[in-house]
Amino acid sequence: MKKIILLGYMGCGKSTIAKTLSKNIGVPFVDLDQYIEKKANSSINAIFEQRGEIHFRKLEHQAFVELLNSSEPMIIGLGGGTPCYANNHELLIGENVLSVYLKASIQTLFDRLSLNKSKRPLIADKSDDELKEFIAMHLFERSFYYNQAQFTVPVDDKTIDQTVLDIVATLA
Ligand SMILES: Nc1ncnc2c1ncn2[C@@H]1O[C@H](COP(=O)(O)OP(=O)(O)O)[C@@H](O)[C@H]1O
Ligand SMILES: O=C(O)C1=C[C@@H](OP(=O)(O)O)[C@@H](O)[C@H](O)C1
Ligand SMILES: [Mg+2]
Repeated sequence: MKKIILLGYMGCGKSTIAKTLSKNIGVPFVDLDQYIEKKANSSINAIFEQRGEIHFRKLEHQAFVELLNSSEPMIIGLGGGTPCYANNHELLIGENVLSVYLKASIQTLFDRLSLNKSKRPLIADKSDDELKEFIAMHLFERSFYYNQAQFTVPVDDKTIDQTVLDIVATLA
Protein backbone atom coordinates (compact mmCIF):
# COMPACT_ATOMS: atom_id res chain seq x y z
CA MET A 1 0.00 0.00 0.00
CA LYS A 2 1.23 3.50 -0.83
CA LYS A 3 1.96 5.78 2.10
CA ILE A 4 -0.37 8.76 2.43
CA ILE A 5 1.46 12.01 3.17
CA LEU A 6 -0.40 15.09 4.42
CA LEU A 7 1.37 18.42 3.99
CA GLY A 8 0.64 22.12 4.19
CA TYR A 9 1.20 25.22 6.27
CA MET A 10 1.13 25.20 10.09
CA GLY A 11 -2.47 25.06 11.27
CA CYS A 12 -3.93 23.65 8.04
CA GLY A 13 -4.85 20.55 10.06
CA LYS A 14 -2.26 17.89 9.15
CA SER A 15 -2.07 16.41 12.67
CA THR A 16 -5.82 16.61 13.30
CA ILE A 17 -6.84 15.28 9.90
CA ALA A 18 -4.24 12.45 9.94
CA LYS A 19 -5.78 11.12 13.14
CA THR A 20 -9.37 11.15 11.84
CA LEU A 21 -8.39 9.84 8.41
CA SER A 22 -6.57 7.00 10.16
CA LYS A 23 -9.75 5.99 12.03
CA ASN A 24 -11.83 6.36 8.89
CA ILE A 25 -9.74 4.12 6.60
CA GLY A 26 -8.10 1.88 9.21
CA VAL A 27 -4.51 2.80 8.35
CA PRO A 28 -2.17 3.80 11.22
CA PHE A 29 -0.90 7.38 11.32
CA VAL A 30 2.37 8.89 12.40
CA ASP A 31 2.73 12.59 13.14
CA LEU A 32 6.27 13.49 12.06
CA ASP A 33 6.73 16.08 14.84
CA GLN A 34 5.68 13.55 17.49
CA TYR A 35 7.97 10.94 15.94
CA ILE A 36 10.90 13.40 16.10
CA GLU A 37 10.04 14.32 19.70
CA LYS A 38 10.03 10.65 20.72
CA LYS A 39 13.30 9.87 18.93
CA ALA A 40 15.06 12.95 20.33
CA ASN A 41 13.37 12.61 23.72
CA SER A 42 12.77 16.35 23.53
CA SER A 43 9.97 18.72 22.52
CA ILE A 44 9.97 20.65 19.23
CA ASN A 45 10.27 23.87 21.27
CA ALA A 46 13.28 22.53 23.20
CA ILE A 47 15.00 21.28 20.03
CA PHE A 48 14.62 24.72 18.39
CA GLU A 49 15.75 26.51 21.54
CA GLN A 50 18.69 24.28 22.48
CA ARG A 51 19.98 23.08 19.10
CA GLY A 52 18.53 25.56 16.60
CA GLU A 53 16.33 25.25 13.53
CA ILE A 54 19.06 23.83 11.28
CA HIS A 55 19.52 20.89 13.62
CA PHE A 56 15.74 20.38 13.72
CA ARG A 57 15.66 20.30 9.90
CA LYS A 58 18.31 17.53 9.93
CA LEU A 59 16.31 15.46 12.41
CA GLU A 60 13.17 16.12 10.37
CA HIS A 61 14.76 14.91 7.13
CA GLN A 62 16.17 11.77 8.79
CA ALA A 63 12.82 10.97 10.40
CA PHE A 64 10.90 11.47 7.13
CA VAL A 65 13.28 9.20 5.18
CA GLU A 66 13.13 6.59 7.93
CA LEU A 67 9.32 6.49 7.80
CA LEU A 68 9.27 6.34 4.00
CA ASN A 69 11.71 3.43 4.05
CA SER A 70 9.63 1.37 6.46
CA SER A 71 7.46 -1.31 4.89
CA GLU A 72 4.43 -0.52 7.10
CA PRO A 73 1.36 1.09 5.56
CA MET A 74 0.84 4.49 7.15
CA ILE A 75 -0.49 8.01 6.98
CA ILE A 76 2.26 10.56 7.70
CA GLY A 77 1.33 14.05 8.90
CA LEU A 78 4.33 16.21 8.06
CA GLY A 79 5.45 19.38 9.81
CA GLY A 80 4.63 22.59 7.96
CA GLY A 81 8.24 23.11 6.91
CA THR A 82 9.07 19.52 5.96
CA PRO A 83 8.64 19.86 2.16
CA CYS A 84 10.66 23.09 2.13
CA TYR A 85 14.05 21.77 3.34
CA ALA A 86 16.67 19.15 2.42
CA ASN A 87 15.01 18.46 -0.95
CA ASN A 88 12.23 16.69 0.92
CA HIS A 89 9.82 17.96 -1.75
CA GLU A 90 11.34 15.43 -4.16
CA LEU A 91 10.08 12.67 -1.88
CA LEU A 92 6.48 13.83 -2.35
CA ILE A 93 6.31 12.49 -5.89
CA GLY A 94 7.77 9.01 -5.32
CA GLU A 95 6.06 5.90 -6.66
CA ASN A 96 5.13 4.62 -3.23
CA VAL A 97 3.48 7.73 -1.92
CA LEU A 98 0.21 9.62 -2.26
CA SER A 99 0.92 13.21 -1.23
CA VAL A 100 -1.93 15.55 -0.35
CA TYR A 101 -1.60 19.32 0.15
CA LEU A 102 -4.20 20.56 2.64
CA LYS A 103 -4.68 24.03 1.24
CA ALA A 104 -5.90 26.75 3.59
CA SER A 105 -6.32 30.50 3.11
CA ILE A 106 -4.32 33.06 5.11
CA GLN A 107 -7.49 33.90 7.08
CA THR A 108 -8.17 30.27 8.05
CA LEU A 109 -4.54 29.79 9.08
CA PHE A 110 -4.56 33.02 11.07
CA ASP A 111 -7.82 32.17 12.87
CA ARG A 112 -6.44 28.78 13.95
CA LEU A 113 -2.83 29.77 14.66
CA SER A 114 -3.67 32.86 16.71
CA LEU A 115 -5.27 30.42 19.21
CA ASN A 116 -2.43 27.85 19.02
CA LYS A 117 0.96 29.54 18.85
CA SER A 118 2.82 28.37 21.92
CA LYS A 119 4.06 25.02 20.61
CA ARG A 120 5.15 26.51 17.30
CA PRO A 121 8.51 28.21 17.80
CA LEU A 122 8.43 30.09 14.46
CA ILE A 123 5.35 32.09 15.53
CA ALA A 124 5.18 31.78 19.34
CA ASP A 125 6.30 35.37 20.02
CA LYS A 126 4.32 37.18 17.33
CA SER A 127 1.48 39.64 17.96
CA ASP A 128 -1.71 39.17 15.92
CA ASP A 129 -0.67 41.86 13.43
CA GLU A 130 2.78 40.34 13.02
CA LEU A 131 1.32 36.87 12.72
CA LYS A 132 -0.99 37.76 9.87
CA GLU A 133 1.79 39.43 7.91
CA PHE A 134 4.17 36.56 8.63
CA ILE A 135 1.69 33.93 7.42
CA ALA A 136 1.04 35.85 4.20
CA MET A 137 4.74 36.15 3.37
CA HIS A 138 5.76 32.69 4.53
CA LEU A 139 2.90 30.90 2.78
CA PHE A 140 3.87 32.67 -0.45
CA GLU A 141 7.50 31.54 -0.05
CA ARG A 142 6.50 27.97 0.72
CA SER A 143 3.76 27.49 -1.86
CA PHE A 144 6.20 26.28 -4.51
CA TYR A 145 7.04 23.31 -2.31
CA TYR A 146 3.46 22.59 -1.25
CA ASN A 147 2.41 22.62 -4.89
CA GLN A 148 4.68 19.66 -5.58
CA ALA A 149 2.09 17.41 -3.90
CA GLN A 150 0.29 14.96 -6.17
CA PHE A 151 -3.13 16.09 -4.88
CA THR A 152 -4.56 19.26 -3.37
CA VAL A 153 -7.57 19.32 -1.05
CA PRO A 154 -8.96 22.75 -0.03
CA VAL A 155 -9.84 22.88 3.66
CA ASP A 156 -11.41 26.32 4.21
CA ASP A 157 -14.84 26.24 5.85
CA LYS A 158 -14.89 22.46 6.09
CA THR A 159 -15.35 20.31 9.17
CA ILE A 160 -12.70 17.74 10.00
CA ASP A 161 -15.01 14.97 8.77
CA GLN A 162 -15.71 16.78 5.49
CA THR A 163 -12.01 17.23 4.79
CA VAL A 164 -11.41 13.54 5.55
CA LEU A 165 -14.19 12.54 3.14
CA ASP A 166 -12.73 14.83 0.47
CA ILE A 167 -9.31 13.21 0.89
CA VAL A 168 -10.80 9.72 0.63
CA ALA A 169 -12.70 10.74 -2.52
CA THR A 170 -9.61 12.36 -4.03
CA LEU A 171 -7.50 9.27 -3.47
CA ALA A 172 -10.18 6.76 -4.59
N1 LIG B 1 -12.13 21.90 10.31
C1 LIG B 1 -10.95 21.78 10.91
N2 LIG B 1 -10.02 20.94 10.40
C2 LIG B 1 -8.81 20.82 11.02
N3 LIG B 1 -8.45 21.48 12.15
C3 LIG B 1 -9.36 22.31 12.69
C4 LIG B 1 -10.62 22.49 12.10
N4 LIG B 1 -11.31 23.38 12.85
C5 LIG B 1 -10.50 23.74 13.86
N5 LIG B 1 -9.33 23.09 13.79
C6 LIG B 1 -8.23 23.27 14.74
O1 LIG B 1 -7.12 23.83 14.03
C7 LIG B 1 -5.90 23.32 14.57
C8 LIG B 1 -5.14 22.59 13.46
O2 LIG B 1 -3.92 22.24 14.01
P1 LIG B 1 -3.11 20.94 13.63
O3 LIG B 1 -3.99 19.78 13.38
O4 LIG B 1 -2.07 20.81 14.69
O5 LIG B 1 -2.48 21.43 12.24
P2 LIG B 1 -1.04 21.20 11.65
O6 LIG B 1 -0.55 19.86 12.11
O7 LIG B 1 -1.28 21.29 10.17
O8 LIG B 1 -0.21 22.34 12.15
C9 LIG B 1 -6.28 22.35 15.70
O9 LIG B 1 -6.23 23.06 16.92
C10 LIG B 1 -7.72 21.97 15.34
O10 LIG B 1 -8.46 21.61 16.48
O1 LIG C 1 6.20 25.16 9.54
C1 LIG C 1 7.22 24.83 10.20
O2 LIG C 1 8.38 25.13 9.84
C2 LIG C 1 7.03 24.03 11.42
C3 LIG C 1 5.81 23.41 11.63
C4 LIG C 1 5.51 22.60 12.83
O3 LIG C 1 4.56 21.57 12.50
P1 LIG C 1 2.99 21.87 12.25
O4 LIG C 1 2.84 22.34 10.82
O5 LIG C 1 2.33 20.55 12.47
O6 LIG C 1 2.58 22.92 13.23
C5 LIG C 1 6.78 22.00 13.40
O7 LIG C 1 7.31 21.02 12.53
C6 LIG C 1 7.80 23.09 13.64
O8 LIG C 1 7.27 23.97 14.61
C7 LIG C 1 8.17 23.86 12.37
MG1 LIG D 1 1.13 19.15 13.13
